[in-house]
Amino acid sequence: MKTQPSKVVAIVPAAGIGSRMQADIPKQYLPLGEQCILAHTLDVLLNHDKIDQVVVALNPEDQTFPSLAQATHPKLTTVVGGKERADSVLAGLKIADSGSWALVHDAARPCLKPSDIDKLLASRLDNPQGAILAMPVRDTMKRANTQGKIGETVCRESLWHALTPQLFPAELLASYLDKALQNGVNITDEASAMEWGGVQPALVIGRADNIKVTHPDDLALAELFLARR
Ligand SMILES: Nc1ccn([C@@H]2O[C@H](COP(=O)(O)OP(=O)(O)OP(=O)(O)O)[C@@H](O)[C@H]2O)c(=O)n1
Ligand SMILES: C[C@](O)(CO)[C@H](O)COP(=O)(O)O
Repeated sequence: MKTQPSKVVAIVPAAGIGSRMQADIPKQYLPLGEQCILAHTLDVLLNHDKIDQVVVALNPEDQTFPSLAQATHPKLTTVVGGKERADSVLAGLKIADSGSWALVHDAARPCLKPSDIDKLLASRLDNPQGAILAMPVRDTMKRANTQGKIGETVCRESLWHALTPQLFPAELLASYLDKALQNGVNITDEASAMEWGGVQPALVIGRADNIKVTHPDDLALAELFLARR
C-alpha cells in the first residue's frame, strides 16, 4: 500500500512574460499596492503553516527576483522555468520530494486567500489523486463562429472555471505531465495532464476573487480584492 504523500510543496510558475498585459515589464513584477504581484502571491504561500516549501520557476532572463524581500525566505527555492507554463511547472516538480504533495499556483493569482488553501488541502482525505480549486460558470456561455458571431450557446450546466492552486501527488503529476508533454498534448493546467493519465481530479469550489491577472483591467480588480483581505 503506497503511503500518502506528506510534505506540501508549493510550485509557483513565474517565468512568463505577460504578453497579454502589454506592459514593459513581466506582469508578475507590476506593482499592486505596496509590492509587486509575485510578492503578494509568495506571501500567501510562504506564510501558510501547512506549506513546507515554495519552489518558484523563474524566467532565465529574470534579474528582478533577487530584489524581492521574499527571495531570501528559508522555505523558498528557485528553478529555471521553461518555454511554456507546463514546462516551468515540470522544472519545479523535478526538485520536489517525490513523497510530497505539489500545490501548483500561478504567480499571476495574488488574491488567493489562506482559507482556500485550507479547503483544497482538506480535500486530500477523500481525493488521494488530487483536486483543483474551481468556480462554477455563472453566465450563459456562447461559442463564437468564424465570423465572430454567436455560433452556439454552450450548456453551462456542468461547466467550471479551473483556478489554482491545483493539488496532486508530486510524483504522479511529474510522471503524467512529462509523458503528456512528450506526446505533444496541449497542457494549460496540471489537471489536464492528470486527466490525460486517466485521473478524474476533484473540483473544490474556490473564491471568485482568486483572479488571474492577465489583461490590464485586471490590475484594478486585483487591488480591490487585495484590499478586502
Ligand atoms: N513559460 C511560462 C509561461 C507562463 N508561466 C507562468 O504561468 C502563470 C500563468 O500564465 P499566464 O497568465 O499565461 O502568464 P504569461 O504567460 O506571462 O502571460 P501571457 O500568456 O499573456 O504572455 C504565470 O504566473 C506565468 O508567469 C511560466 O511560469 N512559464
Ligand atoms: C492554470 C490556469 O490558471 C487555470 O485556469 C490557466 O490555465 C493558466 O492559463 P494561462 O494562459 O497560462 O494563463
